[in-house]
This record gives sequence, C-alpha cells and structure tokens, in this order.
Amino acid sequence: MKYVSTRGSAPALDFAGVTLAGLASDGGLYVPEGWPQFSHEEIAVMRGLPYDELAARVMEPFVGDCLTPARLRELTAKAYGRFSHKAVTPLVQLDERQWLLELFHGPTLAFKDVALQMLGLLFEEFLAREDGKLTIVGATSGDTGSAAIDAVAGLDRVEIFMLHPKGRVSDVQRRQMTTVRAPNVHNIAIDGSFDDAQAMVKRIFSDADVTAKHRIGAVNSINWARLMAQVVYYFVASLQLGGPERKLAFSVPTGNFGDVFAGHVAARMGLPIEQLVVATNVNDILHRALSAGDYSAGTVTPTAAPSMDIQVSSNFERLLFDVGGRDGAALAEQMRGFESTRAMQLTNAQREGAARLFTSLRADEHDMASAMRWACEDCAQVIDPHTAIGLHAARAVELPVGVPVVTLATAHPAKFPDAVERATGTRPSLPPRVGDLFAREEAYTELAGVYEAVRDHIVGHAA
Ligand SMILES: Cc1ncc(COP(=O)(O)O)c(C=O)c1O
Ligand SMILES: N[C@@H](CCOP(=O)(O)O)C(=O)O
Repeated sequence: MKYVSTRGSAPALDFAGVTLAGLASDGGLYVPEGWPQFSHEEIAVMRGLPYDELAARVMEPFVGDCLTPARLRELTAKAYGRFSHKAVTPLVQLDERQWLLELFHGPTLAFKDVALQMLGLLFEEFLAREDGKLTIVGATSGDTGSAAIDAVAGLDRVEIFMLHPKGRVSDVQRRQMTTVRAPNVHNIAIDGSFDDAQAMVKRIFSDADVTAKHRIGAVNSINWARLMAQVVYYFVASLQLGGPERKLAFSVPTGNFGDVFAGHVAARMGLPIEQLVVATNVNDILHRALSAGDYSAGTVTPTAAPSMDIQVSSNFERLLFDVGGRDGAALAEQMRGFESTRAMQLTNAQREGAARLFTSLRADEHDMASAMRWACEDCAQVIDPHTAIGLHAARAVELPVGVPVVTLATAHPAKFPDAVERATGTRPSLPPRVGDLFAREEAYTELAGVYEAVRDHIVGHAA
C-alpha cells in the first residue's frame, strides 16, 4: 500500500513512512492511492470477532507489508487491552431507530484514545527499527492532547509538545494534560483559538530551520494512522446492527472532519452506509460547505462543546481530494487560495461527490442542551455536549424507513460536568481511574499566540 499527498507533489510513502511523517512535505495530507475493498462475504465473516481481531482485519490492507499480520495483532491486542469496557466501543440503544456508539472507554475518556493508543505503539515500533527519534508537535481543543500524552508519556524515542488554546478547554480536559509528569511531555497554553494552534503546528512542519535539526511528527488527525484506526468502529456498529445485509446511518459530531472521514473510508471499503450526518456546533463551516458549497472560515465562537470549536477543518481536504477527482495540483491551488483568503467555493464535482454520502446539520447551544435533556429524561443516558450535537442531528435527519442511525458518543460526560449539569441537573462524576485528577499538580507554559514564540520554545526545550 502506497500513500499519496492530497496536494500531489510530495513523495509517495508506505505506511511506516506516513505514520512518522504526519503531514506531507507539500503541505497536503496523505491518503491511500486506492481504497482497499472488502466483499460482502468478507465483511459478513467479521461478525462476532473480538474488537482487537476485527481492528487487525480492517487495518491490515492499509498497513501493507510494514507489519506482519502477527505483529499487527499483538499491537491491536495491547492498544485495546487498556479500555475499561470489554467490548471497547459498546452500542447502547436509545429508541427503536437510534443508537449511541460509546467511544469513550479508553484511558482519557474520549474517542481519541481509540486511535492514539494504537498510534503510540506504531511510533515505538517504527522508530525502533531505524533507531530514530521524533519530536511531536500537536494542537488540541481538549481531547487529542490528553489522549496523545497518555499514549506517548515516558517513551524514550518520542517527545511531545502539545498546544492548547488558553481558557478554552474544560478544567478536566486541561488537567488530563497538564498533570502528567513525564520528562518527554511539554504542555503549552497559547493565547488564541484551536485554529491558531493548528496553523502553528502545520507551519512548523515546513520550517526548514526546525526540520533541519528535529524530525517533526504529528498526533493530530492529519496523521493517516489516526483515521485508519477510527475506521474500525464503523464496522463494529454495522456488524452488530445487521450489516452487511442492512444499511446504517451515522451521525458524527464534527470539528476537524477526521472522525466522519473515517466513516467515508469505511464506505469506500464496502461497508453499506446509507448516510453520514456531519453535525456541527455554531462553528459551522462544514455545514455551510456541505449545504451551500461555502467553505469560508470566520472567527471561532467558544461553545459548551469546546472540542468542536474549530473553523479550519483539516481533513475536509482529504474529502475534497477523494470526491473531486483526486487532482493534487488543482487542489493545491484551491487550498493556496483558501490559505490566503480563508474562503473558497467548492467545485460542482466536490459538492456532488460529497452529497452522495454526506448531509449536515448545525446545532446551537439550545439544540445541544435539549438533546442532552432528551437523552437523560427519555432514555436514561447522560451524554456529553459533543455527543448531544450528534444526537440532535440524528433526531432531525430524514432516512428511509428501517435504517437505524448511530450517533458517535465521542466523550464521557464527566469531561464537561458544568455543561451537563446546566442542561440536565445531573452532575456526572469522573470514573475512578481518573478520580484524583483535581488533587494532582499542574505544569504548563503560557505563550503568546505568535508562531515565533512557540517555535523558539519548542526548539529551546526539545532534547
Ligand atoms: C469530544 C469530541 N467530539 C467530536 C470531535 C470532532 O471530531 P473530528 O475533529 O474528528 O471531527 C472532537 C474533536 O475533534 C472531540 O474531542
Ligand atoms: N477536537 C480535537 C481537535 C484536534 O483534532 P484532531 O482530531 O485533528 O486531533 C481535540 O480535542 O483536540
């Protein structure tokens, strides 16, 4: 399996290469040069497999010959052995047509663990082979940061610098990052939004002064390996609800478009998906892009679903590439236009291609709170604000009769106790495994939201 850049001019790499590279050298994102396919029969025989075995089957074609099948199985067993639920990503029924897919049973209580537990192991594996080291620079609106830190804390070959927007993540999210004591972990709070942090991360990959001395790596969903691991749970839900004989729809609370793009990949591989519902909060660039072709970024509005307070949505580029004719040169030009004006129109091919599988809905704070209340009062489920945005969209979307809709439950409600309590009157408590979070000491550096300040700090502190 080879991977190509969405902007057409970076060298094609194998799986180990893209895992360590993160972002392509031309500024694009890596995607497989073709989609592996599973037949109906091949999918049907996956029914009933334990999560780690199913994960290995789904990942195998993407990994190619970079890992033996036996080694891949060892890694999936280790990665998913740390989840607190035996099913790893259990399904919960809400009513006759709606389900929640709980993705928050990993060590840091959000769906990011599903991919990052695996990515940490892949880094170790591939770096050991070449006796190499990696300086990871990441941006987080709350959840990627803690999941990535948990996955790499204490590793000898990896050092991590994680940027979060100061004051714009929940206290639980911040503490899950800043109370980790490991010499290879560095937390930075910047003035600005997640978009500002993400832009700095992308810029550092192309800063020759930095890359001459440090090999920069990525834990954000710009890294292909993140998305590969997220494809698995679409298979899990489908197989439990009648797939491949029956089609399902998924409602996905969306920010950086990684999670829902993994659903697109599952569909490309042959999983019967009726529709992918892109659910946004008021930071609704994706809803405007999918419904009207208008991909223009405004300023980020802070909401009670802070992890989705994103305007520039990295993985949308992967979709535009895939549905718009896979023309790297044309997309590079389109993205250059967006980077200078922060606005672009989708082409007709991109709009029509996306419309075959995607629809979108936007939820404001009132819609989000109503969905949390409905889940709590009518279904006895306490859900987090991000999941509530997905659920709002799932309840509103029109689907053919008999098609169930699965909302991805992306975070544990205890990560956002204030917002949940405001909406439902119930204050969720932290699971015992993170129960002492507020007793631990925090450490992080505050920096101005200026690229040079962040770059100099990283260069000055990197081993
Ligand atoms: C809890 C939660 N839900 C949803 C999202 C959106 O996921 P994505 O960025 O993959 O679209 C995020 C972060 O991005 C998140 O942390
Ligand atoms: N919501 C994310 C933002 C980063 O997204 P990623 O999936 O690209 O890592 C977060 O919680 O940090």
